[in-house]
Amino acid sequence: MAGRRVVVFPSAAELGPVLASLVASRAEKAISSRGRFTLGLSGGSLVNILSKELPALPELDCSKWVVGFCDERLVSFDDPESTYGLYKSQLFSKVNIPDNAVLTIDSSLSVQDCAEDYTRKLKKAFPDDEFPVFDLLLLGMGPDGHTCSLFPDHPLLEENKKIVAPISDSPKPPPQRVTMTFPVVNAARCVSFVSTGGSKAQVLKEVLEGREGSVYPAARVAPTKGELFWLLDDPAAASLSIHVERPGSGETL
Ligand SMILES: O=C(O)[C@H](O)[C@@H](O)[C@H](O)[C@H](O)COP(=O)(O)O
Repeated sequence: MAGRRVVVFPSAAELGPVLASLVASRAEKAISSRGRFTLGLSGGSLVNILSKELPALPELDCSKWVVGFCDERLVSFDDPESTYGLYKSQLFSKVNIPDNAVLTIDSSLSVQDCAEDYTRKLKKAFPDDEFPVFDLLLLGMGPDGHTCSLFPDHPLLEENKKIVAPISDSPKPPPQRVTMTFPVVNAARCVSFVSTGGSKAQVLKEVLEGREGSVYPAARVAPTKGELFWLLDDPAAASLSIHVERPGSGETL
């Protein structure tokens, strides 16, 4: 791992623009070295932050982006629970990401078939990689320490062969989902968590300061060769005693 950076902002409002500039800088780097930028998105508060901040960036060009989902709920795209549906109406409609560059699930399939279909889509998009190597994965963490749809004590935490796995007993509704597995998450060139709000403070202390072998799925995110960021606000970071960075305004990561 290239080293973990825990970066704390006074509030989510200050975090947003820095997250957007992180996306833009990793996109520029990826496009200049490999001709495209591969980004994995998660749901939760990231949808609103990215939908507000990315279109506000001057000269944002998404024409060479390929976007996938770290996890997705198996519901139709017009269901308010659909992560793709939310991004489509709030973000993709405002930027120039080509429609065919967004890798969506086929929500008409059974959860097993949906995971296999999404695996095929990722393999096609990353033909040279045993596990797809995304330039950037953006993750959230639930109050139970889950990330993607990888939940505490779930057998999927040990999945090391599949790229995408089905889950039909998600403790957080809706129960049927597909999720990237840890080998994909930890193969990424850069992973950034975004976690805000006081309800995350205790679990963040366990995840970031706890012993190795933590039961929290988020603690298992450790890119083998890539960068790892934890972008937090003050309420979420309130219980931490480790060293954290506090960037000045206009500073980039
Ligand atoms: O699929 C889901 O149920 C959500 O996407 C969920 O996994 C979310 O990412 C985390 O709970 C973090 O949520 P916040 O970003 O709102 O803290």
